[in-house]
Amino acid sequence: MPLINVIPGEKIPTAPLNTRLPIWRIPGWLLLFVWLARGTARSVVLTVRYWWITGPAFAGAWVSGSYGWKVALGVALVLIVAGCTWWRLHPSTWLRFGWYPVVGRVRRLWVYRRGWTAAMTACGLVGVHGGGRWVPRLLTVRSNKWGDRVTVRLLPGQHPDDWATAAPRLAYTFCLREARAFTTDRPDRMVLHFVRRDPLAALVGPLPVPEVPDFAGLALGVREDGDPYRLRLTGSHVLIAGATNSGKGSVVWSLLRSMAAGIASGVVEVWAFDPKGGMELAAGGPLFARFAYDDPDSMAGVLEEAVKRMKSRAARLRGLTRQHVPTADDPLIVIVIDELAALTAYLTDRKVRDRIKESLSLLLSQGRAVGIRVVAALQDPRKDVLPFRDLFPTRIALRLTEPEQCDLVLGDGARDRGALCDEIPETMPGIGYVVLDGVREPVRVRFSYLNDDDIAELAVMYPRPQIGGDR
Ligand SMILES: Nc1ncnc2c1ncn2[C@@H]1O[C@H](COP(=O)(O)OP(=O)(O)OP(=O)(O)O)[C@@H](O)[C@H]1O
Repeated sequence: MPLINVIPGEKIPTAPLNTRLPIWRIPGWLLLFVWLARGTARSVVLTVRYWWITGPAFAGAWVSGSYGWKVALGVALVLIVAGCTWWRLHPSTWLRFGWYPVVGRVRRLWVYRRGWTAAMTACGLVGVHGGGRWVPRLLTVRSNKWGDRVTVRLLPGQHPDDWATAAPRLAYTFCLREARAFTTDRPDRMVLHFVRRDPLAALVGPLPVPEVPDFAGLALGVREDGDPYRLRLTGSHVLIAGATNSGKGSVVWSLLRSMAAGIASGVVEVWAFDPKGGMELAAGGPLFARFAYDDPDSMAGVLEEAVKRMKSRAARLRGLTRQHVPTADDPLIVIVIDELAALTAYLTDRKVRDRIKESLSLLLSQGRAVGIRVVAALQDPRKDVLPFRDLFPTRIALRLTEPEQCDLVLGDGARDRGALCDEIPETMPGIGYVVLDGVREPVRVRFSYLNDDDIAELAVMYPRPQIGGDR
């Protein structure tokens, strides 16, 4: 094993048989000995590496040899019946600890390991060093209902972007339609998510309403790996960008639903602005402490009221705490704006527009510490439409019309890292990309969908408390 110039990969043999003439004459018995030693070592390595095949095979052979084939068959049947019972009684643990580990191992061997060198070569992920060619090492394959997570070790000189670019081609190489590359907490490893079945293909219905909303993780939908998507509202404003009919409404309603118990208990106060005449949000009227939808002048007035409240709260909390904690007496104020550009860009009355812009800038820049959050939806994310886009720490990009808009919403390079918002089909509303804390690559998400009946039910079951007034 070399101690210098170590390449953490597998060397591709130059030829299956070495046909060069040897410089020294090697006696036949020595050659035979070397081949035998190599063969034995390789067999031991393979036996240990594929213990999940060799173990049961040896055990079966031993039982059959010692007690006869009928006993071996009986033991196999008992094991099968035990597996089926486990599956029937507790399917989730059976799938997690019994079935998917086997699927992962079989797919590692049969799908990925078999075609690995060819796939790496064809997709340009092979490294060259000292006249030899090296392929990245395939470490583990973990499978679940939706796909495979393949962990690989990077070769020297490789960058995560190389894998992000190659991922779509790798997917087709392994006979799948979609793959995305994600960095891990170790800089020398990447995880490739190969999608076998899209968990986002089916509509996600309304999610359960938590009794106490967890502002650090409000469940709004499902992620591409099948886990729930949780939005962190603590200390963050949220921007939702998407073309018309992309499902911006479903993000807003999913968020309202996840906070509904807080609205009913008075811990959350929602101020809703619907500049499109109240069409989108009117059904949730009983949930809102303020609902402005008619003329821009009154909306500017309500925003100024929010600024006043923010300033008085800041004066009250100054020196006492650095972060507001919502209570029924001092609630979290969530300002929901459907179509932000209607307030900031498309308004013809310049005076009102300037008042609105000023209030919004103040709320966005100073509201987070004192428990005021802005959640705004936007159709056109171009720079001139939204001057204060950078004041929204959390951004959600649904279907967008142009590739450049993905970077405008999620940040530079987001599209190269996999946020293909412009490729989301129109037939899949409610799907978008988000950037999760500590994850470099944007993650695909489908938000839950509330139909008109669900919204009406929500408004009836979780109305805001009737006591109140400015606090
Ligand atoms: N999460 C979702 N899952 C499935 N279907 C959805 C989802 N969200 C929205 N839809 C469908 O897409 C349609 C448009 O959704 P929505 O009104 O929320 O889009 P929008 O982006 O707010 O549009 P606009 O900008 O015109 O207001 C809805 O009528 C609904 O049929």
